[in-house]
Amino acid sequence: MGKIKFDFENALTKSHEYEYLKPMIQAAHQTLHAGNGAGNDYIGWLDYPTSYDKAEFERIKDAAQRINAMADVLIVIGIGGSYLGAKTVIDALTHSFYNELPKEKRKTAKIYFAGHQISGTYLTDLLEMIENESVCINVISKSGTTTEPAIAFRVLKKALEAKYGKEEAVKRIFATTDAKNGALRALSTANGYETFVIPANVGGRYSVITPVGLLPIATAGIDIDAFMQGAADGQKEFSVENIDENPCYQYAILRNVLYNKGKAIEVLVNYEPSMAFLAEWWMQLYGESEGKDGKGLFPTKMNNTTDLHSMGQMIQDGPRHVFETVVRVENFEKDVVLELEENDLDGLNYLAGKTMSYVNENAFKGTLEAHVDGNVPNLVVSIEKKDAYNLGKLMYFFMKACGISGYVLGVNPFDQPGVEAYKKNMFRLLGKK
Ligand SMILES: O=P(O)(O)OC[C@H]1O[C@](O)(CO)[C@@H](O)[C@@H]1O
Repeated sequence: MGKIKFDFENALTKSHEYEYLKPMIQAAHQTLHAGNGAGNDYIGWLDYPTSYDKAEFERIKDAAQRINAMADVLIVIGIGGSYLGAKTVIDALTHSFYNELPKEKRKTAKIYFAGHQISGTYLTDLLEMIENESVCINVISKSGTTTEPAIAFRVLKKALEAKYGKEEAVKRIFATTDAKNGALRALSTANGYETFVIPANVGGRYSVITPVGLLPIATAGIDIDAFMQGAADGQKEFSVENIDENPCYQYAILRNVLYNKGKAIEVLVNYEPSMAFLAEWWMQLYGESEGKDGKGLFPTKMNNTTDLHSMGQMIQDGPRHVFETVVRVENFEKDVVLELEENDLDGLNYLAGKTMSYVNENAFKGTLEAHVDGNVPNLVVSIEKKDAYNLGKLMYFFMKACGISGYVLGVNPFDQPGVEAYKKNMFRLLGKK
């Protein structure tokens, strides 16, 4: 199964700084669990891993099977929390070249994403890609009114209807939206689409554990029982009030200690390409939750060792307003052993017999040491291995820490009023009534 480990030995803080913030974390815990804090009508995610609708969960598995029987491609339409979590888990747990694999090896449908931007080029190319494919759509929008997915759905629905006829297209469209409200709910009722519910009390960035994440993840052949079990164990483990036994609360403390000491930027660092998208999901989670009232750590990412060759210089020697949180995977199922070569012209024989994970692990250790020497605090979050269980737990870890951290910061971690500003201007410019 596996516990999440949190190591803050290299946080470059003093123990009293950690101790001084403990009462605030305890207060945030009480507030979140009592449900009497800011944004308390959006904390449905907190016990969702155990309280979720079991019948709907079975229907998700059944729908995933039907999609895979009907289609070679599932197009997931959504933006922000309505796609980032699903893509994170699918990228992390499927083959690195999943969509390119031949069907016999892949077994489950290719997953393409749409509606996460407003590019006519992307949508034209996607339409070309699916010309000769059998297709299903999972359109996901909590509000049902978000422009990006609404445009993509209008275009792709028309393409599906042209290909299969209206009646057959209905069977191939699955909508995930609010139980009662919004244009997508109305459209689904009018057209007879099968629907799944995003609970009203769960915001987009906390929704990966709901049908929003679960249907695409299950369609990609990933074990959603294990994923939910990981989240459920996280729900229990990260509710432990003794902070010294709760890695999630320790992470929430440390990022606040560092913020209070003048750090402005938190970099989520990753050493495994299939885990790169976790940072995109994490950036929305923390960016939308904490970036308000002129406050909040600016969340960004580095995917190493790739980015050590672009941003490494900046981290090592640039302004000291940064700290890093490394997400570390301890064990890998797949690996490559480097072999001995007779002439050793590339000078790599010193690594003969070693695995690439071993080299990568030492790149991580060497980088951590260098950055800490350069005065960049480093926090490390480790999972035992990359599987559905550990991903469910890790994502719950970050969600819980975010709610707690936001309360300690003194913001409402569950709203995102600032996102409306660009929308208002765009609608005015577009002449929307
Ligand atoms: O699921 P919806 O309602 O389309 O929203 C998508 C995303 O847009 C936002 O509301 C921001 O506009 C995010 O919080 C959300 O995850």
